[in-house]
Amino acid sequence: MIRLGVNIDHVATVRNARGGTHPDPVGAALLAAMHGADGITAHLREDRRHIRDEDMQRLRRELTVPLNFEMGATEEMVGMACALRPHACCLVPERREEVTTEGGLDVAGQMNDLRGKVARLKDAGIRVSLFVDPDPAQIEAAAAIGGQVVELHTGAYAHDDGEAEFRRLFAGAQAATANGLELHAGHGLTYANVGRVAGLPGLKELNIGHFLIGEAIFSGLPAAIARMKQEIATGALFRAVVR
Ligand SMILES: CC(=O)[C@@H](O)[C@H](O)COP(=O)(O)O
Ligand SMILES: NCC(=O)COP(=O)(O)O
Repeated sequence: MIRLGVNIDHVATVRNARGGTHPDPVGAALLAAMHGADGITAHLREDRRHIRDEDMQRLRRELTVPLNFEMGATEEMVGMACALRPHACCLVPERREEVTTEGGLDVAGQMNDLRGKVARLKDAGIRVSLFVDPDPAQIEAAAAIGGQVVELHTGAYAHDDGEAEFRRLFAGAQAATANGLELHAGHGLTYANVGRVAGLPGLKELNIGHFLIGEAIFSGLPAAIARMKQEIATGALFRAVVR
């Protein structure tokens, strides 16, 4: 079964809009876990625009499902992660001026720097994932520097919904398996577009946030998670049947 990691960043975005403590992203994470989330993802951005350091510490203390710490590949973040020891870290590219993560990490272009950081995270007992575009060269580089997982950036597919982007994801999925990497995917996924991604060969985990938190306004978080899990299961089953 494909695992669903619920990203709670945008609960913190709403909290931070008024500067208080409500809504609490850790409370949302606990609710999500109680209602079927297989893991929780939180992105501690360098500018702390949503998740904050104390949220990560509370998530680490209070969660009983795996915590996936998304972070830029900086010295500060690697140090924090090694101290926190979450289940997993996903290294993502970050630009302060971006609205959201616009593309995958350029692993091939910074292999020497990333190799050392990946090794330090692994030595701390953390499973290391690289958030990459579905580009075979980036996926091979992720394996070459010791990464254990690649998370394919599904943003281009989600925004275009085009056949060409889906084919790129498919080729990326094949490259991940060929390089011995566990395959995850995420970014911009919705009820409407998640099914095809769930059918990617070898897919083990999806990380979904913005849409789920938005839907929770209308249906509540438990119902949004249940519906997303149903769409994922249907997509995976369809793929298995037509294979
Ligand atoms: C890496 C990724 O795709 C998501 O975690 C995303 O970064 C959520 O946070 P933002 O909306 O701040 O980009
Ligand atoms: N890594 C992708 C993620 O955690 C969620 O992205 P989104 O659903 O908030 O776009």
